[in-house]
Amino acid sequence: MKRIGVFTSGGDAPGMNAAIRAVVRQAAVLGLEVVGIRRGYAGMIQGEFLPLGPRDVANILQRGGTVLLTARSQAFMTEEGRKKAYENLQQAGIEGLVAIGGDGTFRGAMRLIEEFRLPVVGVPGTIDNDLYGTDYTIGFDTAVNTALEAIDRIRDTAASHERVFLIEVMGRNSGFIALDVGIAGGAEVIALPEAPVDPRAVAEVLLESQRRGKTSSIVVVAEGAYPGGAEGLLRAIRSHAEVEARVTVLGHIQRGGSPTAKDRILASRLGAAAVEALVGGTSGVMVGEVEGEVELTPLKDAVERKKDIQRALLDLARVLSI
Ligand SMILES: Nc1ncnc2c1ncn2[C@@H]1O[C@H](COP(=O)(O)OP(=O)(O)O)[C@@H](O)[C@H]1O
Ligand SMILES: O=P(O)(O)OC[C@H]1O[C@](O)(COP(=O)(O)O)[C@@H](O)[C@@H]1O
Ligand SMILES: [Mg+2]
Repeated sequence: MKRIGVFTSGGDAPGMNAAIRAVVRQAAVLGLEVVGIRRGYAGMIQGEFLPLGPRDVANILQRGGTVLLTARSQAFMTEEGRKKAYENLQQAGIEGLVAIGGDGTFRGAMRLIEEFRLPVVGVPGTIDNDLYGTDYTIGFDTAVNTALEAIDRIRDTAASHERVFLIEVMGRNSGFIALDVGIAGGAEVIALPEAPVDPRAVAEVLLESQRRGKTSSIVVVAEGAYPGGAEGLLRAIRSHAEVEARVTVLGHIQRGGSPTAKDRILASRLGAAAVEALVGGTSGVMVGEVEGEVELTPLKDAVERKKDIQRALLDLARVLSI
């Protein structure tokens, strides 16, 4: 293998740049050329390629977002789109790919492998942490810390006004962010897609907390935990009890910002490991970190197998919010 491509795709995540840098520099050490593909699969179809050498990835380690840009591509979902993408890759002499993204990105990668026998190795880049085969995905730690900082600020005003706040964090299908910020932020209630709450029970918890002398409460809601998110949940709670409450949707601030040390280290390690795997003749796997060690997991398992949340943490949150 002489030349490989690297791209980022799906939702951006802090640490993606650190992964790109690691791919480019590890490849250079191994004597490989790297081509950066802009805008994920969309750019693959459009032929948006640029050569990347070690100096081209200077000063990006600490930056959020992705310098290669990212996209969601409908065209790549079609056979015709993927054929065009493959032809462009062939023309550019790209013999293997490092795909940095989430479950959707890996489903696309599996298609390239099946349909064109093109080697691809995946790097888990998503704030959602919803991939099997790695304890953490790149971007998760930063997103959790960003959300936590916001929750601490909200706690100040909630306590001063003796109010309930429902805070919506990202995660349409996944509650990892909500669970971690809920524990670290001392939430009274945590609502996850994996463990939906009953609005009547939440109303009861809030009233009971008041009876025990609490003047403010925080309810952390993953966006996919209840129809209509935190707003929807508050409406439902209000049909059972009168509560003085406000809603804050943290939204895309959780996806931006400079990656934490943890995310930079994870991204650096996994970016380099992906190149080593690809050069070693491995394809169709995701590189992940499990209990401190780099592990390879088939892409199929990474997207299809479910990494469950630690349910014991939900019980802990209940105990500690007494
Ligand atoms: N089943 C699939 N077949 C082909 N391409 C796919 C498939 N699923 C997703 N993709 C491609 O991957 C892109 C990124 O997926 P998406 O789910 O948006 O983000 P993420 O990778 O962060 O989960 C999609 O826009 C699409 O182009
Ligand atoms: O930016 P968009 O298109 O509104 O998507 C929001 C979704 O993207 C995420 O931030 C990240 O998800 P992916 O990494 O799978 O793309 C989710 O938490 C959120 O539900
Ligand atoms: Mg996804």
